[in-house]
Formats: sequence, structure tokens, C-alpha cells
Amino acid sequence: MKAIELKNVSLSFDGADALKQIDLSIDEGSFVGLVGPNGGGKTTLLKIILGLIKPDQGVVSVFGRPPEKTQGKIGYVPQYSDFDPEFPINVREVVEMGRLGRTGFFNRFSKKDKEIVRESLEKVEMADLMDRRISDLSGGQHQRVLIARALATRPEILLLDEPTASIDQKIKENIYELLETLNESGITILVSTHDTGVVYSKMTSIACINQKIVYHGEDEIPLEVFEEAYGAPVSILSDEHPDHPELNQNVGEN
Ligand SMILES: Nc1ncnc2c1ncn2[C@@H]1O[C@H](COP(=O)(O)OP(=O)(O)OP(=O)(O)O)[C@@H](O)[C@H]1O
Repeated sequence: MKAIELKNVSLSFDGADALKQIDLSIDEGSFVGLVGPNGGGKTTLLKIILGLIKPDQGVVSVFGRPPEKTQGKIGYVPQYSDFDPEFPINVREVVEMGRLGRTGFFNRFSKKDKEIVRESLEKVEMADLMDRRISDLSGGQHQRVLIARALATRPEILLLDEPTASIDQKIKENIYELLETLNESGITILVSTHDTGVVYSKMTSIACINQKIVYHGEDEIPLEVFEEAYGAPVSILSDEHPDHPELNQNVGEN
């Protein structure tokens, strides 16, 4: 079954095209990387899949249904933390936010909610830091907590918007390993990223977007397609990626 399907989806903001005739099909159980230049439309595409933005044209379905009818099936990790990292709130309270709307009318968190919160924190290996203030976490730990909050909704699909922006290489790899484990447990994953060096080894397919889907496949993005999407030759070389060393730089990082 297709987890996500977009057919001929277009959207413009104030007359400027953000997405043009997007066709994208994501199988249930896959782990898809979404790459593309700044402003290429990655965040907009994720918001359309979530049902937060309606396209001007085209059809979007999540497990065969319109996004607004699939509440609870998608967990979302936004690009920027949507709460003040200095706010006096601890790890457990952030993850409990993932249960809001799932508690009964006037109910406090049930025993079951608390179990799900703990289980979500265990999955991201943060249960030991449950009582720690959010302001006292490292960047990588902070991202794990946001992933736990998304997992607390018990999603079948996880959408992540640049979860590794501004964290260092080693921690990035840990986050991708975590995503791989979650994928192996049955969650379909779509992650937007600038981390072109790590994406290829972990994912089942890569989509490259620059208003249009310029590539979607299981192989590495052909260099000429990649360069055209980014509008510049990829010239910084390193030896981290044995087959395509040109792709190891983090292109267009914010
Ligand atoms: N609410 C909005 N109003 C007007 N223009 C918008 C809005 N949201 C996005 N855009 C524009 O749509 C285009 C796509 O933006 P989007 O944020 O989806 O790109 P992105 O690929 O996620 O970029 P980045 O890698 O920089 O996060 C950009 O030109 C952006 O300025």
C-alpha cells in the first residue's frame, strides 16, 4: 500500500511557484530522504502531506485518504523547535504534548498516556533524562526529545524537517541510526535534509526537489541532476563517500 501519494500537486504563494506538478509516491515501510536547495519546497511539501496547507491543484493521499482524515497517523518533527528552548519545562512534559488531544475530555494524562510517553522516550534513549530541563539538553538530545514527542502520537508515518540542521557530524549519524531503527520497527519515514553525505547509505530512496521533483529513485542522484537542482557545480571534494565523494559536503546548509 502507498503510505503517501501526491498527484500533480502545485502551489504558489503570491503568484510565485513553490511547487509545480509534484508526483510523488512513497511505499509503506520505506525510508525516504528529501533533498533540495534552500527554498526548493521541502517544508511546503511536508506541510501539504500533513494537511496544514492545501495545494492549489492536485490530489494528496495518506494511506489512500485525504490528509485531514488521517489524523494521528502522521508524527511531525518541525524544522524549528516550536517552543522556547529556555521555557522551564522538562523532557517528560514536552513528550506529553504528543498525547494532547488524545486524552479524554477534561481528563488528565492516563496511566496509558504515561506508559506511551515513557515508551517513546525509551525508543529515543532519553528515558534516563526524563526530568531534565529542556534548556539543559544538547542539540542532539533536544532533537531526540522532539522525535519522542512525535512518536507519542503512535504514528505510522514520521515526517521530519531537517532534524539534523546545526548538530555535529557524529550526532547526525546517531540520529540517522535512530531513524533507521524506527523504520525497521515499521514506521514509514520521510525526512528532509541537507546532509547529502549520510543520506544515501541509510535510505530506501532519495527524492530531490526544486519546485519540481527532479529525481526520485533508489540510486544516488546523478551528479548533473544534483548540480542543476542546486544551480551550481558541486566542487568541494572529500573522501567520506567512496562512490561520489563530490556529494559529501552539506550543500546549502542554513
Ligand atoms: N507562507 C508563505 N508565504 C509566502 N511564501 C512562502 C511561504 N512558505 C514558503 N514560501 C516560499 O515557498 C518557497 C519554498 O519554501 P520552503 O520553505 O518549502 O523551502 P525549503 O526547501 O523547505 O527551504 P529550506 O531548505 O531553506 O528550509 C520559498 O520560495 C519560500 O519563500
